Amino acid sequence: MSTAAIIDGAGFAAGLRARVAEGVAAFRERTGRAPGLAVVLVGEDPASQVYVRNKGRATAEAGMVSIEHKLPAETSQADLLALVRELNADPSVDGILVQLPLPAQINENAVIATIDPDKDVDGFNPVNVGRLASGLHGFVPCTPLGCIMLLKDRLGDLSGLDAVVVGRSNIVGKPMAQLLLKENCTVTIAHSRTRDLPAIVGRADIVVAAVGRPRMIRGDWLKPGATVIDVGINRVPADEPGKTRLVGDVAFDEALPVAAAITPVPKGVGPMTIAVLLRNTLVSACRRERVPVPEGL
Ligand SMILES: Nc1nc2c(c(=O)[nH]1)N[C@@H](CN(C=O)c1ccc(C(=O)N[C@@H](CCC(=O)O)C(=O)O)cc1)CN2
Ligand SMILES: [Mg+2]
Repeated sequence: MSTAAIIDGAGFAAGLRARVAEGVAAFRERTGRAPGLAVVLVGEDPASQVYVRNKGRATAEAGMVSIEHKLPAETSQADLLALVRELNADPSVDGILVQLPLPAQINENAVIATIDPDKDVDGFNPVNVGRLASGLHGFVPCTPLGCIMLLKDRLGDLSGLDAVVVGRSNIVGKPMAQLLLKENCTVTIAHSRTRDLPAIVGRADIVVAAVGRPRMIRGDWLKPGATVIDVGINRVPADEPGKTRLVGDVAFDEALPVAAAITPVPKGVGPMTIAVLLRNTLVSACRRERVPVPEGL
């Protein structure tokens, strides 16, 4: 029985981070300054605290300036919008990221819409959403862009392949579908109301799972030889009492004998998110200073 190749997202991300660091060194040489990334965290969500810490560390390791703003959970929307406007106006800031989710009193859409589209390294601002849909230059959300990089590295040309994206979030599902379309895939977006999901998934050469439900996509749904990108990060009880472990949206063990290749969870798609964030920040700095974006990013 054949077994799927494991797509090494962590390894690919490390390579991308090294290329970004080289690009940053060249940028500093040319402009006399380092690219700056401002990260805003509101509240004390433990997972968000870890992600923000990791982003700050990775930014500094790439030779860029990390500017962290940590605001209390009860911060008002007006105060957060005022900070975003300050960062928009600050010439040393090339990228702005507001960590999601935000506390309930803050309207996420209002915050995202206030970020200068040309500093929106998350690619969530509606201007960048429109640019992606129209095939214009802009910023593309980090997780789906990371998925496309892994797919192209694995499969080369994606033209004509059947791709199914399970999940329709603004952060992953919708931009993922746009990116696959740009690569000339035939794209289906499936979601919680989709009828006969196993049959839809079963015709896909590429399956991107981004539903946030542990092991929802079963091995026997997959077309033999499919390439599976698992974006899910679900914490579930481990065998050992009191312990937890991470699983994806795909039943990994069941997929192994069917798929040609699959991303693991952890160390698959996850590490790509931060690597692409660094890449987008360097791209932003280059565009703002009107210097060429390094090749191979
Ligand atoms: N403003 C944003 N908010 C959020 C984003 C985002 O891209 N922009 N994405 C997620 C969280 N996220 C980064 O912010 C993120 C999630 C997961 C990982 C990652 O490396 N995961 C590891 C496992 C981590 C663990 O042990 O828990 C993996 O999959 O290997 C990085 C970044 C929501 N918010
Ligand atoms: Mg909210």
